Amino acid sequence: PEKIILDCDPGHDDAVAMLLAWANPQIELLAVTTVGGNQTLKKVTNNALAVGTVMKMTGVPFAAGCDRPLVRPVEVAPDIHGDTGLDGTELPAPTIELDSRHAVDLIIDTVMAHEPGTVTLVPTGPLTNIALAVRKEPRLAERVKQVVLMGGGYHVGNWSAVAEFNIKIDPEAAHIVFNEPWKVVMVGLDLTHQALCTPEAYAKIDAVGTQPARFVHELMDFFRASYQDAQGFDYPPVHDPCAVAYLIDPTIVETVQVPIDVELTGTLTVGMTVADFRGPIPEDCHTWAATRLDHGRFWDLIADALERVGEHH
Ligand SMILES: Nc1ccc([C@@H]2N[C@H](CO)[C@@H](O)[C@H]2O)cc1
Ligand SMILES: [Ca+2]
Repeated sequence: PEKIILDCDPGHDDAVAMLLAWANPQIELLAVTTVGGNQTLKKVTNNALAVGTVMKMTGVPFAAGCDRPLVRPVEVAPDIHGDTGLDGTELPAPTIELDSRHAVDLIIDTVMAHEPGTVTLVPTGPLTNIALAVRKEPRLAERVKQVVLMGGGYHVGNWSAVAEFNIKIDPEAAHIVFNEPWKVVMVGLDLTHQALCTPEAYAKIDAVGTQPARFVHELMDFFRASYQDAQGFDYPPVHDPCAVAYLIDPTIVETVQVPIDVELTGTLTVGMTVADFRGPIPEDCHTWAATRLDHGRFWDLIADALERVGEHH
């Protein structure tokens, strides 16, 4: 199985990414770390612990990380995720205790404790923790197997005309992550806007018929209303689990190799992930972009994960 660290900012779609990473047998979830993003660090951390409780995520260390971007001010997304960052459902009091370490140290310790080239980083929020980890321990750049991140996009933005939230909140961190020599797979909006929670998807979730399935249904209902009001989508794109789905089965999330870099200075374009499709692909190109999603098989994975979690006791 793929050994991963999930760095997240739950967030409705982050919660589904946690479920998929925990329950799918192809994935060994080594750690969950949190970063300020969709909501403040305190809120997203409590949300992560609550989701871990619902999904009975035992034996996995959780650590909180950076509460603000490297350079720019904090900016959260209450229009989409609500005031708590996970509005729309009852959250249980967490029964999981936070690890005493900072997320950056848990990431470094976990990667350095495993064989080189065996641990994959899966960031689904702003890249602040990942950037600081590779600055504090530069050996991560050659020791990490790959970075598979939800963020960016090559023709789509959602926090500006051309920039995606996770990148735009901390573009300096993203610039660091995209420019280290490790393999980066960008699962951006071009891909994740295909991962709509349609009536077919709802039907697969509802067929599981358990309390965790109802929990996900409620999350999707809130996420859907937010996306209708804030972005005019009929159904919400469930971004973050697409990064995990790529690791489970790369035929569900297809990718192309393409040079990508992050704009830091443009008045209209700061935070844009610029993909250069002009070709030919340079020899040293270490970046890939996700292009096509198999919608049916993606939602089968989510339903399968819910089946494996079973009933919440
Ligand atoms: N409008 C909006 C803002 C932020 C997000 C979060 N950021 C990424 C998508 O931009 C996902 O990780 C999701 O959690 C989703 C929608
Ligand atoms: Ca997220």
